[in-house]
Amino acid sequence: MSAENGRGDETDETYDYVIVGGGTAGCVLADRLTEDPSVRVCVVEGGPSDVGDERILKLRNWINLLDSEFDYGYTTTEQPRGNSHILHSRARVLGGCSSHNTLISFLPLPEDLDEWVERGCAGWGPETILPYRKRLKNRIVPVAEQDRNPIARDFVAAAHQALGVPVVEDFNAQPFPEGTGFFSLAYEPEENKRSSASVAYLHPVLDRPNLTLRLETWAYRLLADAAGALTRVQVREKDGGERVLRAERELLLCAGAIDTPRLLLLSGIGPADQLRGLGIEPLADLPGVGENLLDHPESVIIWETEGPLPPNSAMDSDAGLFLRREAGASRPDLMFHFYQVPFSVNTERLGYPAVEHGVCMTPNVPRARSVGRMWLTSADPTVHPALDFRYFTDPEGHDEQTLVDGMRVARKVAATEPLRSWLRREVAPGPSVTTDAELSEYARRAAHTVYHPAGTCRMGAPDDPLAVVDPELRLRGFDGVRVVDASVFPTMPTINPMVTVLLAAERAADLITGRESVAAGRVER
Ligand SMILES: Cc1cc2nc3c(=O)[nH]c(=O)nc-3n(C[C@H](O)[C@H](O)[C@H](O)COP(=O)(O)OP(=O)(O)OC[C@H]3O[C@@H](n4cnc5c(N)ncnc54)[C@H](O)[C@@H]3O)c2cc1C
Repeated sequence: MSAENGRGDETDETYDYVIVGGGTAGCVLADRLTEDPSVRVCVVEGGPSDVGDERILKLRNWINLLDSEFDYGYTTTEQPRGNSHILHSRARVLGGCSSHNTLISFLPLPEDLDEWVERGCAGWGPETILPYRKRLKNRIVPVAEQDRNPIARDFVAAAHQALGVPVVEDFNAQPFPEGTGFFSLAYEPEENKRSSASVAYLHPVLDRPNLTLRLETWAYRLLADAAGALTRVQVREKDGGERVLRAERELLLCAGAIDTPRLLLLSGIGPADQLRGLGIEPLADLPGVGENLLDHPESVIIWETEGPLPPNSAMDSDAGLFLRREAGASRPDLMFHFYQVPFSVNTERLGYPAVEHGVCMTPNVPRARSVGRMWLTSADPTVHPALDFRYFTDPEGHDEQTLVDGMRVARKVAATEPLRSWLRREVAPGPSVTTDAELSEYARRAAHTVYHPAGTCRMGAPDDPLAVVDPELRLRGFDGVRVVDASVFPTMPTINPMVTVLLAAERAADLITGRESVAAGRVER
């Protein structure tokens, strides 16, 4: 790695590619593009390095990273039908959210990708995208035997018994309509070490002379040249110093589903009237920037256990459940994480007691129909954008009903052996909350995010007025700028999305370099 190999005049350093955001997608691109030693790549990353930092590298420490110095800590606007107090954690560290998250790793389901093609994203079908799993450098394995806590095993057994869903040994072996089991994680079980995008892709290549990392450096504006091409990015370093970096080939925006649209808006790319209202001169009227804010909302049901639990685990939420409520459906429409700790941040705020020893289930909405938006409230680049997820506002009531059903399913599993004998009492919402209306009220007030915002620079066909990038991820109306991160998702995949981001970045690397796609074989359905 070099900090000296930029070329140019006093203010400009020039590279072939400048990657904004050394996160999940950015690390993949940084590695793939620097495989060619003649290509100079600069990564601008707002956070510090993760190298040698056990706080980041120990997977089980993830929960202590929430609301820490490694978290940008976004908030939401008031959610009249949901929880207005959710902290939307986004990682501020090399590797991005893959250095901060629980590393649960699911391939997207084929139908999730079919849906993208139906939305005008030619070239993103399962036959093209799923074969990229062969390229992934992360070590992805089912939770190791030594990490399988007895109570999590009994949750799986009880879910199987109560609901008749199969026990799945490896959720990535084949697409599944439903099932319960231990998750697959991107980790090294021997040391409980992350196999994040940073560890898997960047750590082995940090000494490449054609790779420059600019850490703790914040990109806040893209600049057009005299011909109107966006070739430069203005950045602020930790000590307050300013710098302009220039890309001779492409600028690659990988700042994530909140910060990529934020950067575009600050640069005058977005809904023109909105930008003018803030005193930002519009460069391009792209009404879709910041729209289509997607997420997986969840709720929580907590039990006190009969005393302390055995301590072993990979990251305290190692098992779960996927359920289809509609017989014969090809995809699940209800998902659970099972936590062997009581995740009580939202319930304590509502006045429910804290318990010393407990567990919880967090039913979530895999394909939520409520869609939100984000926007700037100020032209000042240090001011956080407004995020309005519009949780539980879909007119059919699908999202709310999914959580109500989820609460009931959770109780059914909890009442089934071998889980039942572990549990002393339900503490939140408690057994007196039983009607649909009561369950809905509680589930929405105690709701949380699974931390999966996506969709705010969605990919789409030329006739999609809200598409921000085309199916080759090129920013609409500009040459030489692509967006590569979770913001390009046109719809939310059913599963936890990190692997979808990794696959998208691998695909993007091929689109950028012109290398042939990995898709030689056919996808199993
Ligand atoms: C707590 C938590 C748990 C999660 N658990 C899971 C899970 O178990 N499984 C799963 O599949 N998904 C999980 N997710 C979601 C998943 O991690 C993300 O969807 C995915 O990693 C997003 O990747 P990305 O490349 O879009 O963005 P990120 O990985 O967030 O990368 C963005 C990067 O850009 C940097 N950046 C942002 N703005 C700027 C700027 N202006 N200048 C310079 N740098 C900038 C950031 O510091 C960051 O490094 C979780 C997320 C969180 C927060």
